[in-house]
Parts: sequence; C-alpha cells; structure tokens
Amino acid sequence: MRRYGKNPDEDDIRVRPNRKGNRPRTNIRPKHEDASEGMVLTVDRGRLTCLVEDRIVLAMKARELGRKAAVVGDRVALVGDLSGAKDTLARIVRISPRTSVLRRTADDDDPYERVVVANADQLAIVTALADPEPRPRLIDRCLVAAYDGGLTPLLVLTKSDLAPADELLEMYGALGVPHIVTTRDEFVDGRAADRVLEYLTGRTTAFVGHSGVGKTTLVNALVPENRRRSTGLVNAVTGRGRHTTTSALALPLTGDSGGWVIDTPGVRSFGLHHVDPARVILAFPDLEPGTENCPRACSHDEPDCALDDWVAQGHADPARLYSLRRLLATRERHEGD
Ligand SMILES: Nc1nc2c(ncn2[C@@H]2O[C@H](COP(=O)(O)OP(=O)(O)OP(=O)(O)O)[C@@H](O)[C@H]2O)c(=O)[nH]1
Ligand SMILES: [Zn+2]
Repeated sequence: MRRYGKNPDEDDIRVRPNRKGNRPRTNIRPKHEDASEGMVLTVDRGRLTCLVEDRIVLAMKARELGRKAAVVGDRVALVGDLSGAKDTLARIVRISPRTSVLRRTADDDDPYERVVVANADQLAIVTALADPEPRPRLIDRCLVAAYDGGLTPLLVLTKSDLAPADELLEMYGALGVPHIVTTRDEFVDGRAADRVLEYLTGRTTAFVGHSGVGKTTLVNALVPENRRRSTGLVNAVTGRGRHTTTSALALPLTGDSGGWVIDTPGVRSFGLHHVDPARVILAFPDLEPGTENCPRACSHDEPDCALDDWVAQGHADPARLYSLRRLLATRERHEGD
C-alpha cells in the first residue's frame, strides 16, 4: 500500500488535473477532465487540424480511441500541448456524439462506409446547369445521403448563364428542396454570395459536387479572403504545401454572423451501400405514417407496399411518392454512377 502513498502516479483517486500543467506520468488511464473542446477542421494522413478556442492545433488520435476515427466537423476533446505552436502535437481523447453524419461508400460494392463529415446541419448539392452536364442521378444520390444522415439538403445550381434551370427544378419540385440558382457575373459583384449566405448563416453546411461545377468559385466567395482555396488553409495550416487532399475542409463563413462551410473533394460517385430506407423515409413526414401497414422490411417499391393505398386514399401527393421511389431506386447501381 505504501507505493500509493509515495507515488501519486498510481493513486487512482488523484485523477484531477494538476493546475500547474506539469502532469505527473501515470499508468492509470486519466479521465481527461482537463481536456479542452475543439472542432476538427481537416484531416491529412492521420494528422487532424483542430480549432481550439481561436487556435489552430495539430493533433493525432489517442490510442485509447481504438479504431474510431475523428472526421471533419467532429467535436473532440484534446489533451497535451494546445498552444498551436510549431511542431507541437496534441492528442484527441474523445469524440462527442454526432448530430449528423454524411456517409458514403466508395462504391456500392464497397462494404466500408466512410463518414465524410460529422455534425453538419445542411448538405449543399452543387450542380452546374451545363459544363459539366447535370447528372440527376448523382443529385438523387446526394439527396438520399442527406436524408439518411440527418442533413437538410440545399440545391445550388451554378452556371445559369450557360443553360436554364427550369427542367431540373421541375424534377425536384415535389421534394420541396430549397434551391439557389447562380450565374458567373454574380460572383464578380458578390450578389451570389449574399444570396447563398442567407441559407448558410448560423449553420454548418457541407458542400458536395462533381468536379468542375464551380464549387471552389462558390466556396471562395463565402469565406474570408485568407481562407480561400487558392492560398488554401491546408497549405497555411499544415505547412505541407498544396496537394490534393482526400479530406473535407471546414472554413468559417465570412463576417461575424457565424456558420461553417465544409468543402469536400469533388465526387464522381456517391455510394449508398449503407443507406437504410427506414431512415430516408423519415424525411417524408407526409408519407411516413402510411408505411405502418407495409410488410416487414418493405422496400416501399413493391406490390404490397402500403404507400400506394395511402396515396390513393388522398393522404399524400402521388408526386411525393414518385419522388421517394425515384430516390430509393438510386441505391441500385447503374452504369455511370
Ligand atoms: N459560365 C460559368 N462558369 C463558371 C461559373 N462558376 C464557375 N465557373 C467556371 O467553372 C470552372 C470550374 O470552377 P471551379 O470553381 O474550379 O469548380 P470546382 O467544382 O471547384 O472544380 P474542381 O476544382 O475540379 O473540384 C472555372 O473555370 C470557373 O471559372 C458560372 O456561374 N458560370
Ligand atoms: Zn412500403
């Protein structure tokens, strides 16, 4: 027993933090009561760039987290050197429960789902009206990922100077997804940014889109000048130079109204292996009660599905059921997805 008296390291009652900061080494897993809260801004080869108060702190995952990975948007608890000084490395010891998860599987045959972004409220699906041509199935898939993950979708249609938006908007009318249509000139005088900001202020919005749709143009118009992609936070923060990152990147919205933009790498596909129709249907509160009489594990696109009767009885708009089924059908893989 003597060693407990002599060696405070092994005293499991003394887990309170040492206020002087010179923590004794300990064999007991500390409870990290002294950990600071932070937010993951980007991840690069196992190094996590976090915002702790107003400091940018580079961190790695503590071994005790096991296989659980922290992703962009995660709220985490950090210990160690949180000064943000050069060559320091803090440790992430906890990941807070997530309010939402944007997941994707690399493709539908890939059983591993990847959480791309945590805790975003909104998913901005950026699509060009031309150059590159819009891909409704990709939009549908992003919508399913949003509904499945608990994010509110927002449709951003760019390059309306090249092609009209009517046809696409008609397709999404029944879904009631909010939308913004932008043109190139509006970025020059900032009007597009102001209109988009209205939807983003005070929220955390993840931006997804196919390469070339104008996502960088858009994001750069929304964040402070020193955070623009050309200079690049990745570059400024990690000092590793600009490179193609596979991770998303959280950027503060311009101004002091609050809110985050989370830019994600251009996607070619959006695998939906992980999607559960029961979660998607929660985004259709008008249809959801109609599933009560569905057979067990109903795909909602089969002859016995109770939603047909529900709509036939006038409880909901047939266009809504059509849209739901179109979205659910995108879980099946097609050539070109
Ligand atoms: N005509 C037109 N061109 C635009 C508009 N917005 C962006 N562009 C152009 O489209 C091209 C692609 O824009 P980016 O912002 O780099 O697109 P991105 O989606 O970030 O593409 P990646 O960097 O490949 O992921 C650039 O040449 C832009 O100048 C627009 O509203 N109208
Ligand atoms: Zn059903």
